[in-house]
Amino acid sequence: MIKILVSDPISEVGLKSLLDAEDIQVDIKTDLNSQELKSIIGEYQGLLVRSQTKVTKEIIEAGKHLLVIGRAGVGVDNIDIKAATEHGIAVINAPDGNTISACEHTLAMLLSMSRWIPQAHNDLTQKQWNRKKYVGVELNNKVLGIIGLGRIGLEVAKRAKAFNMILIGYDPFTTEEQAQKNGIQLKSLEEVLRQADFLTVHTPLTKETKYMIDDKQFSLMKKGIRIVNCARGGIIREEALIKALNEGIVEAATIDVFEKEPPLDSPLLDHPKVITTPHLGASTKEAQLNVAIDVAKEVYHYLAGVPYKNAINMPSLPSDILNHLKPYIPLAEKLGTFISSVIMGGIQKVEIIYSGDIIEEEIDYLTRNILKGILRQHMGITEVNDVNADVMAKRRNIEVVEIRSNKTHGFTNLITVKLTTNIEEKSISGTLLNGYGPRFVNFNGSTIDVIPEGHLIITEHIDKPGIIGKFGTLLGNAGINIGTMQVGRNKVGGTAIGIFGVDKEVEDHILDELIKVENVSNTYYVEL
Ligand SMILES: NC(=O)C1=CN([C@@H]2O[C@H](COP(=O)(O)OP(=O)(O)OC[C@H]3O[C@@H](n4cnc5c(N)ncnc54)[C@H](O)[C@@H]3O)[C@@H](O)[C@H]2O)C=CC1
Ligand SMILES: O=C(O)C(=O)COP(=O)(O)O
Repeated sequence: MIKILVSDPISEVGLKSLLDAEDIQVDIKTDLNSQELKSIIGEYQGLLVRSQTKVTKEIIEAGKHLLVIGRAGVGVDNIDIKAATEHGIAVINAPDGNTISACEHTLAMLLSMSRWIPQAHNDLTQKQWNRKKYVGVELNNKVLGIIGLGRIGLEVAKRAKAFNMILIGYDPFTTEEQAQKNGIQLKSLEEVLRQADFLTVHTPLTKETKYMIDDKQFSLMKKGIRIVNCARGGIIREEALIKALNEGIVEAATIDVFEKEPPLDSPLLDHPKVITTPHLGASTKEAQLNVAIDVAKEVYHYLAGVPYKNAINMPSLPSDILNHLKPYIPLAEKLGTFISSVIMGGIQKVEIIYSGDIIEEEIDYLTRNILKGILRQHMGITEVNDVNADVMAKRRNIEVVEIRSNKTHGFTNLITVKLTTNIEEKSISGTLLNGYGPRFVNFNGSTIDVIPEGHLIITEHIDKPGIIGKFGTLLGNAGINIGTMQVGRNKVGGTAIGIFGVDKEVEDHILDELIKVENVSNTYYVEL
């Protein structure tokens, strides 16, 4: 009997397919604290959540029998995907079912904010008839800036058009043509910030989007801008928002999502110009039914070994082919992650050369994993999975070339990924050493031998005496221990690379210090 735990409130009608399945037992326990969850999760093969349950590494490690985590909704920032992947647990979401509800909530927030409706209502409940205090503004002819033109952003655009708003947007992963088709002028982030009368954000929370609206961005905005966040807390830095409200840059803000939830000690809750809701974007009967049906179906399919489509982190191939390919999959994704982390510019072409015994395999599937690694660096993990990675690359006009070659360079199998951007071209090669796992063996023509895991600092520098020593001193002073080190060069005194495996996360300011060392041209940090 398969046991599934539902730890957040999810529509039971929507879960019917799981509840009715004879071989599945579903336990619904929606008031567990993290300790209680940790103590019982070991009994379950499946866990179904919304945004409330924090599925941390600790919970995942305690889930000794977990096979799948289902997220009845879009955002998976409450789930430690890396830990789930390491433990072979599929994370599956339901990204389509709550789009309209989140979009309508955004519109509700926009309208409430433009006319101060909650504030006026509150005054009236106190028997105060304040007609002069609450003079609003029209949406008509105002510029709406939309950051993130995905499912929700585009639905918001459609409805805002009906209010005769002028639509501008920023999304580095969409095309001008696609934006125009939806009546949106695609602009740079800075242009959107400078021109918007109203601003709404609809991106996932990723390394790139965390605090993408901070003090500097507020300083670019038109005085009197009105702001909505129904996406994720942390895209807008709350402290900076409060400051901008107090300085009069921001006239009003409506916030559904918070950096910490519940945000009971947040000053946003008491600010007279802020309207808040407790993460209600997806809280409609329709959305909850939709996401529950979708996630139940997907999780059931996953457990039954039949095809499913919304896996965030796991392959969806028949098990016999999958077993064959399994050892190559982490290598493929890591090659993609690595190369896209150490290159500058917009990606134009990905060339993948397979050689050795690997050419007999379903390389198309490995290509998708390489593309997934590349694209996830830019688009966030909810957007790209191994099922859709090639479609996403095509959509972004990235040319993908697969080559089967008989040049093995002495390895039994070898995968080389060459990435071309509008600025430069770089390559990385990796192999699977029988019994020893993946290795990176060549970077930009220099031979290396790197175990692709953990925290890696990569440097590009001139091959001169003393540079490596300076790196060591700088890292040592920052309390960062170097565990492994590889240096390579094209010729004596020529261009050289360094790959340092370090024992902890490296902050940006350390990379800034390293690049100041004489004869160093670039530094990068990758977590694999
Ligand atoms: N408040 C709530 O209850 C709900 C919140 N959400 C949240 O709304 C957000 C959007 O959801 P969807 O539209 O379904 O996702 P989506 O994946 O369809 O769209 C996200 C868009 O953001 C873009 N993007 C990624 N990085 C970016 C960057 N650095 N700058 C600008 N754009 C970037 C992507 O290209 C994509 O077009 C997610 O954070 C999701 O978790 C979703 C549903 C309900
Ligand atoms: O789907 C999402 O990303 C949401 O934010 C909805 O969250 P919820 O399921 O209402 O906790």
